[in-house]
Amino acid sequence: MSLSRNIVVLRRLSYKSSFAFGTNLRCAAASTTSRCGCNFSSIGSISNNNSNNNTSPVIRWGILSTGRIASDFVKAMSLVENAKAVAVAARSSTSASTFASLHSIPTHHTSYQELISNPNIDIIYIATIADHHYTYAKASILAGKHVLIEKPMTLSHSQTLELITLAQSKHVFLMEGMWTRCFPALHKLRELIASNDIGPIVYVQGDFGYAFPSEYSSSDRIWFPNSGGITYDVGMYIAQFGRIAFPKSKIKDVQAVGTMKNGVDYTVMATVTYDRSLACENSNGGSEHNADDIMCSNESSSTSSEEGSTVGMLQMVLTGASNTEERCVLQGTLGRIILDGPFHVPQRLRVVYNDGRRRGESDNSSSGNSNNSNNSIDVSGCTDSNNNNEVVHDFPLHKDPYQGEWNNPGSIGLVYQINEVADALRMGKTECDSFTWQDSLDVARIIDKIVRQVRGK
Ligand SMILES: NC(=O)C1=CN([C@@H]2O[C@H](COP(=O)(O)OP(=O)(O)OC[C@H]3O[C@@H](n4cnc5c(N)ncnc54)[C@H](OP(=O)(O)O)[C@@H]3O)[C@@H](O)[C@H]2O)C=CC1
Ligand SMILES: O=C1OC[C@@H](O)[C@H](O)[C@H]1O
Repeated sequence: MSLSRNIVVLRRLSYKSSFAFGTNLRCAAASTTSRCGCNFSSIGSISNNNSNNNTSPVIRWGILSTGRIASDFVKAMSLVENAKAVAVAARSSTSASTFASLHSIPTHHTSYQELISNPNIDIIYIATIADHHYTYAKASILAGKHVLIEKPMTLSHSQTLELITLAQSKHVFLMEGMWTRCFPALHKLRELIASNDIGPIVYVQGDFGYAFPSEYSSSDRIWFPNSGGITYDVGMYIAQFGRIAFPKSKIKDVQAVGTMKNGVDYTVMATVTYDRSLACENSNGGSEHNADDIMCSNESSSTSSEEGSTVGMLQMVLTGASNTEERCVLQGTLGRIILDGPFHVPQRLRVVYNDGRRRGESDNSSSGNSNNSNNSIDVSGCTDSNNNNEVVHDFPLHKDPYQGEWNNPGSIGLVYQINEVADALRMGKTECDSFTWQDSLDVARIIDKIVRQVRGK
């Protein structure tokens, strides 16, 4: 089957038909095939186990580790057409075999390296604690495997840059698991910003807090000295909005303050300043990434009033002390877009216009079907009777056969990411359009600065 034929078939078969996600197909396909701009260098071929029966090739996944998110990930994968977990590895044979039988995975390995060397795998999903992301991603890339790494990609900008450079030289796909970016609501957000719907963005403000366990446990990754703490856990979910709001800008400055608990950062307030007068040439799938690609200056700088229109600001509040609303606001000169909580599993965008120009107007440009509660397409246009300046875009999550069984609420949304990775691989891309290498580098730069400032190292 030719590659172009495969892509057409893929558009029709985004999800397993048994769940009858009729209208989802359109949304998933649209959101994954129309946002190119990625690196089209050719990559290793994907297995085509079904070349004779008119379906897309199966993407063969290797699952590296058996923790909580790995379990959610393979459950979500079970709902995706033509993606299959074919092998899993854990540090112990009991964990590997238990996970394999629980999720009907045919092969299990008792070392990560054995999985990486398995020739029957196309892509490795690295879901260990973040301390080991760099090591096993590097080994996987060197073995010629495509790689999806859970967030954070690594624990430093320099390690992230190293992996990206290596993936580029080996022509393999590499992505950080910023799954939020693959949700239909986030595609709509980017569409609204690109069309200047609310004018140039002035600032982004978001909070992400959830109560860490009250008792310290040395085996809970949240307290691990190197990779624990609130910033490495959820800081990227807000930081990633920077390149959505200010896509061609460079980070000018990062200022953070915070408190510590049990040796890790606990409550953090950070402000990122973007210089919007400097276009970042490498901003989308660029071929060159270097050490000072993002920050135009390492110096802290105050912002004078003359800079008002060329500066963008991103403000984030993170805490492990309490559950917060987890809301994000992008304020433009003509209005604002609000992502209601929990924004890392985005299902609703509210657009509030300053001048009422959309009063009562229904914006169904994404052709929603408001009668289908199982879909994830835009059922927008329901204006709030108390606020006629507001347009609501709803993207309900799919009907969920695993309701209540997820380790992390909302993990059903991993299907969007799994589908986008599959699309990228089949199209021969080395980056995912929705979260590019430059996106990861930008986020890593911000996280580096926050962690250093708050932890004082
Ligand atoms: N996308 C998302 O929504 C989420 C992403 N994450 C990310 O996924 C990653 C894993 O998180 P999560 O699944 O919650 O973590 P868990 O603690 O549940 O699992 C971590 C896994 O890491 C492996 N590991 C390797 N070395 C060690 C070690 N020295 N100590 C402990 N574990 C080790 C273990 O694999 P084994 O024993 O099986 O070999 C373990 O199963 C993190 O990077 C996190 O940020 C987490 C939650 C949600
Ligand atoms: O990625 C994540 O999202 C949800 C959080 O609760 C979790 O701790 C984090 O790792």
